[in-house]
Amino acid sequence: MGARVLVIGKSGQVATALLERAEAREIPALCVGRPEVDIATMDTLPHQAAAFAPTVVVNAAAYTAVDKAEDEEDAAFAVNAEGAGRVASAAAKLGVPVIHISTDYVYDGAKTGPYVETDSPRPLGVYGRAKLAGEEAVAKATDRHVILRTAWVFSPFGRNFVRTMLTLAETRDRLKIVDDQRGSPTYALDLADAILTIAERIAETGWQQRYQGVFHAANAGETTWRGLAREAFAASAALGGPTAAADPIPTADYPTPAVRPLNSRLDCGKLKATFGIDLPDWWVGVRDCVGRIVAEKT
Ligand SMILES: NC(=O)C1=CN([C@@H]2O[C@H](COP(=O)(O)OP(=O)(O)OC[C@H]3O[C@@H](n4cnc5c(N)ncnc54)[C@H](OP(=O)(O)O)[C@@H]3O)[C@@H](O)[C@H]2O)C=CC1
Ligand SMILES: Cc1cn([C@H]2C[C@H](O)[C@@H](COP(=O)(O)OP(=O)(O)O[C@H]3O[C@@H](C)C(=O)[C@@H](O)[C@H]3O)O2)c(=O)[nH]c1=O
Repeated sequence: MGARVLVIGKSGQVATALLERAEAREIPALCVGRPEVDIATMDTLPHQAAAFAPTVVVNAAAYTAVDKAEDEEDAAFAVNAEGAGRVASAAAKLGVPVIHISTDYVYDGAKTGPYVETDSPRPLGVYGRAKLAGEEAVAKATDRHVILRTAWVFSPFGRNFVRTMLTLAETRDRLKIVDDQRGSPTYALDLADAILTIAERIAETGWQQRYQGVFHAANAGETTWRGLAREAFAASAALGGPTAAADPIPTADYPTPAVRPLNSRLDCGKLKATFGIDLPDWWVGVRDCVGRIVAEKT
């Protein structure tokens, strides 16, 4: 039997990317989300979701406003912790596994090298704490869970750092960008492909014990926020789109309500070993993403 993917989280970057890639790969996919399905309050998924007969549920819904979460702890936990648990329980009731998306912000950034899944999480802010609680709620709700920790997601859709940079460059010649936080930028379309490949694998082989647990899923390579901005500006300039100089600053010169990890690079070896998935280099995704954004603007 082929994969049939039920996506929770309608207009978000990852949900939008999943629908686009599922259509391209001819994998049946159905997306549900607000206002019909609010994971902070729902008891069960709507009849439409069960009628679709999914082989897997992907939870791409989350409270993602990292700074705002510092003032809205209850709201962040209602979605990212309890909501994640509700989605996993709903998947279990449908008798299918759940693929849940989590974050690099579960780590404190104190490690010198890239993080592996066995490293201890220690989130620095409310968003990361809520996401970590969500991972725990998912694991408690069903054994049949794949938790994908991804990072620094960008896409042509919604709110993300690359789009913010290109928008700011329309009115500014120079921007100050932090250059001492290192991470693994991830193109939502590449992440979507990885998720769909996992869904197909589960459909082909049936659920296997080794699929259970936490996996890192990010594009290959690493950079800083400034490095990401510079790549986006270079790609945009080459296409005649908005561009700006990116001046390096330390985190201390860009104070934010939430503390972010200085290092959240993710080693994705376990994903490769278990599912045979290797995400491409992050800058390849930046070029595709910027191409699409510039084409939209012109
Ligand atoms: N963005 C990033 O850089 C990263 C994201 N992640 C994780 O990846 C996943 C996808 O993130 P991304 O697509 O970027 O996020 P977005 O912010 O683009 O989208 C989040 C989606 O969640 C939906 N949502 C929020 N609250 C609820 C709710 N109570 N009930 C139902 N839906 C809700 C939003 O709906 P609405 O449109 O109605 O607001 C929106 O569609 C999340 O789990 C996130 O934590 C991990 C690492 C990095
Ligand atoms: C706009 C801007 C930001 N920055 C810095 C602030 C911050 O340290 C860094 C990133 O800022 P943002 O607020 O755009 O990104 P942020 O919301 O922290 O992104 C995070 O989102 C959540 C959902 C995740 O799970 C993480 O993986 C990560 O992608 O860039 C600058 O230095 N200059 C600027 O002009």
